[in-house]
Amino acid sequence: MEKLMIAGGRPLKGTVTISGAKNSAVALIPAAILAESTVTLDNLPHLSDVAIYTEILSELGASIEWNNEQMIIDPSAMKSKPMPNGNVKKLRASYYLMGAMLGRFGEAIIGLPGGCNFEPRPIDLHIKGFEALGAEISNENGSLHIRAKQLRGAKIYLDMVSVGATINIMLAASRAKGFTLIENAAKEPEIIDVATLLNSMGAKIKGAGTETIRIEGVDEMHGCRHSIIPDRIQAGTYMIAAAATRGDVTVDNIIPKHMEAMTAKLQEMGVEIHEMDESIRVVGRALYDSIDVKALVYPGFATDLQSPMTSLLTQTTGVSMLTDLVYSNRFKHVPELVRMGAKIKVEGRTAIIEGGTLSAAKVKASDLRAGAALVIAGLTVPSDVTEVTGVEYIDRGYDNLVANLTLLGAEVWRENGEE
Ligand SMILES: CC(=O)N[C@H]1[C@@H](OP(=O)(O)OP(=O)(O)OC[C@H]2O[C@@H](n3ccc(=O)[nH]c3=O)[C@H](O)[C@@H]2O)O[C@H](CO)[C@@H](O)[C@@H]1O
Ligand SMILES: C=C(OP(=O)(O)O)C(=O)O
Repeated sequence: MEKLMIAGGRPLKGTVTISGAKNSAVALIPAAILAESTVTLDNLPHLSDVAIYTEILSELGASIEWNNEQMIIDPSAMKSKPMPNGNVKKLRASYYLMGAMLGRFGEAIIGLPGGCNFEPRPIDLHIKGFEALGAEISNENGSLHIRAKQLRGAKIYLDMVSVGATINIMLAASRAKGFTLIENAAKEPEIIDVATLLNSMGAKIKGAGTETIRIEGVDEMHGCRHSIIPDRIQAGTYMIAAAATRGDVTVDNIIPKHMEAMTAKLQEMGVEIHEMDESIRVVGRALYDSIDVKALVYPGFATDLQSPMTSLLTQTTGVSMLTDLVYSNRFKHVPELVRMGAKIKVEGRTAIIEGGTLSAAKVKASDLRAGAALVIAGLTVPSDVTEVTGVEYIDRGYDNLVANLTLLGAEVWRENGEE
């Protein structure tokens, strides 16, 4: 069982370069299934989710070359094959196989997705979307059988704003006959990234990034080359870590516009922010004001940064309220932070966080962003070592975390511990 060891108390200083976005990569890789020829993805992050997706596509017959930040996917020899278990259960975003396989082969037989299950995460909106496009769906022995002789464009209103459902419907509808309208679509930058790739592959998608997306189905899609957008969640995590350690960090290779909700909240606390074209410099200070934060769909404050933000809010001089309006119970990091001395109560969807100091402890990451929160908490604790287990979750979403933090002056290392 691997552990992350953190001897904190050092202000982070220097520049960190952000990799491509996980939540784009895990949609762009399966999107390549829809092409008849080679898709090249640049700026690909090195993450376990990406490695697992690569294995899944290989199992389905794709040929894949992955060198550094570039992946070349040749999907031409792919075949439809049932995927009830195995790798599809290891990541949440395996649900994108449904839309992509349905679009290319008219069927997908696939187990329900795995990944970070901090609370029940239904996929009913994905299913409703496929049904609206004419698919027939049954659940047989825990696998979804999704089939359509001919997908047909449809008008689809999403009852909730869902990133996954929006992308999954875009994937399938790109190859449907006729016109699809998605209303109440998610507006996250990753949606635009996927639409950009699909359009380069020959799809006809308009309106991605707004709440109304229009898709004219096409009969054929082809290969292309595409560069993945920067990971705004990794970027936000380093911004928070810089502030929490009272450091001075330039977060580079990002799109500052994607970080607006984050920068606004940091400024409200008293963190100094300097925005450049492709980077943001974060300068911490000794005392921070308490603030209230609501995690919302984009362009609101990202729920994926809610857990890391909880750790920063333990560093203020007052009481902060952090409410998650996307997930009702994404607070598995809280008992672990309490173990480190944090004064946090959860009431409904809100964590009430009283500022104070933290102390080192042995803590467990139970999901990806809970892990990031615990690492940040550990970085604030001087003169003792915090041990974080559950490293496999952190590896889902942070490219080169130990190397990056070390470069910024942190004392962080991996250790193999007892089971
Ligand atoms: C791979 C990926 O991109 N993951 C991101 C994606 O997850 P994911 O796409 O799974 O999240 P959604 O945007 O779909 O979820 C938003 C909310 O809608 C609910 N819901 C969603 C679908 C559905 O069919 N039924 C339903 O009730 C969810 O339980 C949640 O409360 O967006 C989330 C919200 O920004 C992020 O936390 C995840 O990092
Ligand atoms: C919840 C997350 O990812 P996923 O949807 O892939 O589990 C995340 O990135 O914080």
